[in-house]
Amino acid sequence: MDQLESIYYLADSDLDLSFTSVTTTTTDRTVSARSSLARSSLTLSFNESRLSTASTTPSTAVPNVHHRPHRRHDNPNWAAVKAATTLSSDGALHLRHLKLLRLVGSGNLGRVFLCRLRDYDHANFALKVVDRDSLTSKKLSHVQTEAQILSSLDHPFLPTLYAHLEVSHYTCVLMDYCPNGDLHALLRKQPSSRLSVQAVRFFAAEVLLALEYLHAQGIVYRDLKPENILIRDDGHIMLSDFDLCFRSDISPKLENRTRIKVGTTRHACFGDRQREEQVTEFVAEPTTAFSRSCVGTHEYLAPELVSGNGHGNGVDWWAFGVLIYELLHGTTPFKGGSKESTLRNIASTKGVRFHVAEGERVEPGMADARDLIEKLLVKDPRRRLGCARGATDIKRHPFFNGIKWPLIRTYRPPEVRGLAVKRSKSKAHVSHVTGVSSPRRRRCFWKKLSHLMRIKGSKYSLNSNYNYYSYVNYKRNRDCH
Ligand SMILES: Nc1ncnc2c1ncn2[C@@H]1O[C@H](COP(=O)(O)OP(=O)(O)OP(=O)(O)O)[C@@H](O)[C@H]1O
Repeated sequence: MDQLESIYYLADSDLDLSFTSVTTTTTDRTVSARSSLARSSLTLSFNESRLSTASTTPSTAVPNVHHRPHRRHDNPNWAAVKAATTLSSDGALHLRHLKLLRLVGSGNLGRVFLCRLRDYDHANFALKVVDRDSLTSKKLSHVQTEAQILSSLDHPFLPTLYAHLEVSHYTCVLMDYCPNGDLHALLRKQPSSRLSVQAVRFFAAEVLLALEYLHAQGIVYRDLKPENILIRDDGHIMLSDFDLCFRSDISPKLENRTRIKVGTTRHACFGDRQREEQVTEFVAEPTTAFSRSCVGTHEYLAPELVSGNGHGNGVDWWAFGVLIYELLHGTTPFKGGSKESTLRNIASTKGVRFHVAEGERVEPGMADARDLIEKLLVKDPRRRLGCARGATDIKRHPFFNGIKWPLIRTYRPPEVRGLAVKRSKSKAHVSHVTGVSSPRRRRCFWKKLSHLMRIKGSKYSLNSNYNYYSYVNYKRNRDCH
């Protein structure tokens, strides 16, 4: 039986989840098992107090549909799940309700399938299936960590968990499906594997909000890299893979800050006046988080992780700097010829360097991007941007100037080679940088308006030439009468 056949065979047999015939070395175009270029995560030890380790022995189906959180009125997937469970005899979602369509990827822990609900097949889902029997106890604890973290998330840039099923020796989680693959694959489709500053600003801003949310819950992510940033059908991101996270206590604070606003009022003699205003900011950063495990991906490891002396929230802000660097330059800043030399480069860093070729045109915004990277890739976590007050400080960096953070969900994603964006009919998309409509949208607007005006009466035309001719016509007509 060939690979695709075996998937369809699976799709038709509800409870048969024996994937033995599905190989991971497939060459099938539709399966996005991580390319050899993608970097695997590393785990050396786990001696911190991890999330609770409930037993994973249930051999019967334990269907568990999460009614809260993640319930959003505008999420059609929830409506489909609700419809399926309403008709279910026990009011729960079971594997028999799902139709597996194809394998979309496989990782360290399990395989991910594109699937739909049998009777409501307008909504796509991703089903991650983990065969617990094939995992070591360490990997099993990762599966539990991921399931627990997933069940506590409720954010547009993080996965929504629709159901968690324990069937025989399989753990299955049903979540959002991202048809646009991951940022690593997208990056490889770009010329020189680089994205424009505008595109990097958009993706980095969304990742920043996802990390801010995780940190506000005391979750340190520890595996930030383009491979773990999936792209939804609307071009917005979804951070995935929570098996290396660790959780700590947080004490959220409201802090007052004086913000100086320039040019808000104009003074007759002194020109623009500076106005001071008090702003209250919410800061929820797990500054006391502490772990000794060396986990993550080599090129993204922070120096304190490499040294093994213990680390906290700062590892995510370091990795955030590496991410912005890689998206802009197509490679990571400390990459060496081997994993060992990469680790040596990180441990001995005296600051990040940018290689600028002679005569290279520097894109607008690049200087701000480099300044932000330098502030994030600071070896001492106490001096690293973000470590004390989290995303609140990073959002204020000039690289993110102009971003209206609460509106980012409605921003139109950047035009990037290989990114197919499904436009939402109901949502008004605004430009992802300035928050205003794009020139193309503006042109459409004026064209429509102009057309409308032409219908209503020629003398009101918006086009200057047209105005002249309308006036002439109008005069001619009048003179005839
Ligand atoms: N929601 C999703 N939508 C689309 N594709 C997905 C989704 N989740 C995962 N994938 C794909 O499936 C692959 C494996 O998923 P995932 O990384 O979650 O598995 P894993 O076993 O936890 O991997 P890892 O080795 O990173 O721990 C990924 O490469 C990704 O491209």
